[in-house]
Amino acid sequence: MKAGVIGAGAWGTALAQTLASQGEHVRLWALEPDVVSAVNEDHLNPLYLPNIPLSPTVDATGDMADMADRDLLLIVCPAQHLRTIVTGLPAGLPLVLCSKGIEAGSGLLMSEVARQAQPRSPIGVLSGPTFAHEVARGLPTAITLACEDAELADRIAARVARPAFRPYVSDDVVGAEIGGAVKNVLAIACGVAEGAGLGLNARASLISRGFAEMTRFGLARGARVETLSGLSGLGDLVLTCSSTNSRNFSLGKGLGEGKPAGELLANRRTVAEGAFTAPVLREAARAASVEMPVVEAVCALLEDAAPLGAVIDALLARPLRPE
Ligand SMILES: NC(=O)c1ccc[n+]([C@@H]2O[C@H](COP(=O)([O-])OP(=O)(O)OC[C@H]3O[C@@H](n4cnc5c(N)ncnc54)[C@H](O)[C@@H]3O)[C@@H](O)[C@H]2O)c1
Ligand SMILES: O=P(O)(O)OC[C@H](O)CO
Repeated sequence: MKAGVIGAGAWGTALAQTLASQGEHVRLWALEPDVVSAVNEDHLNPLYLPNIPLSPTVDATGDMADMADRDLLLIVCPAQHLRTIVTGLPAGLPLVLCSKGIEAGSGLLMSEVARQAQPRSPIGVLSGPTFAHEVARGLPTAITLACEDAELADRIAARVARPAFRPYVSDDVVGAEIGGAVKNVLAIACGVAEGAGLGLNARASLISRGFAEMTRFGLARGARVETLSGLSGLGDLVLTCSSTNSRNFSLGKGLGEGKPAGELLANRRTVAEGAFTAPVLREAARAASVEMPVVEAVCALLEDAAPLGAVIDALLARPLRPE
C-alpha cells in the first residue's frame, strides 16, 4: 500500500488521515513548506485542518519526485490548478480526482483535463457530501467513486474504504463531476438567502429548483439522473447548502449581507470553488441552451452586475411554469 495525496488543504489532509487510519503509510504533497514541516514534525496541519492530530504514518513532502514510487495518487488541489499539478506528476499512475469544479477557459471537467495532461493514467473521481473536518475525525461518511472501468472502480473502492468511510461505485464519471461542481454554485445561492434573511422556505426552494438546474445541465452533458440524485449530486447539494461549515455557503452569506464580492474573495487562503465555477458553468449552460437562472443570479452577484434586491426580484418575477 503506497498511496499518495497531492494537495494538503483541508480535504487532502483529511483524506491522507483517513487512508492512514489503520496504520498504512501515506505520503502527502504540500505546496507550502510550513505545511510539510508541521506534518512531519508535529503531525498537524494548523494552516488548513487545525486541531486534528494526524497519524505518524502520514509523511509530507514538497517534492513531486517523491511521489514516483506511489501506486495510487489522490489529486486534491483547487480545480483551477489541476492541469498544472497533474502535468507535473510522474507519468502513468492511477489518479483519483477529488477536486470539484470546471476549468476556466476550456470549460472542461477535471477528468477531461487530467486525461489531456496524463493520457496514460487510469482516472477515477471521488466526490460526495464530505466536510473535511468530519471525515478527518472519523465520523460516518459515504461518497461516490466513479470510474469508467468498473474493475478499476472496485479496486480503488477497496483501497480507500474504511469502517466509517464508505465509497459507492459508479461508472458515471461525468455525472459525479457535474454534481460536485454545480452544487458549489448553488450553495452560494443558499448562503445569499441566509445572509439576506430570506428564510428557510427560500432555501428549500433554491435547493430543489437548483437541483432541477443541475439535472438539466447534467443530462445535456450525458450524466445519468441516478448519479445526480445520489451522493455526489443531491447528497452534496443538501450538505453544502445547509451549513456555514461550507466555504461556498459562507461566501454567499457574505454576499447576502451586502458585502462586496471583491472584498469577500480577496486574500482568501481557502478555496470557494463555486466562485470560479459559476461563470464557466453559465457559459457552458448557455452554449447548451440549458436554462440555469439560479446560476445566472449567482454570477450577477459575484460580478457586482446588479444590486442584491434586483437579483432576488428578477428570480421571483420569472414566468410561472410547470414543475
Ligand atoms: N474542504 C472540504 O471539505 C472538501 C471536501 C470535498 C472536496 N473538496 C475539494 O477539494 C479541493 C481542494 O480543497 P481543500 O478544501 O482541500 O483546499 P483548502 O481551501 O483547504 O486549501 C487551499 C489549497 O489550495 C492550494 N493552493 C493554493 N495555491 C495553489 C497553487 N498555486 N497551486 C496548487 N495548489 C494551490 C493550497 O496549497 C491548499 O492545498 C477543492 O476542489 C474542493 O472543492 C473539499
Ligand atoms: O466548503 P465547501 O463549500 O467547499 O464544501 C466542502 C465539500 O465540497 C462538501 O462536500
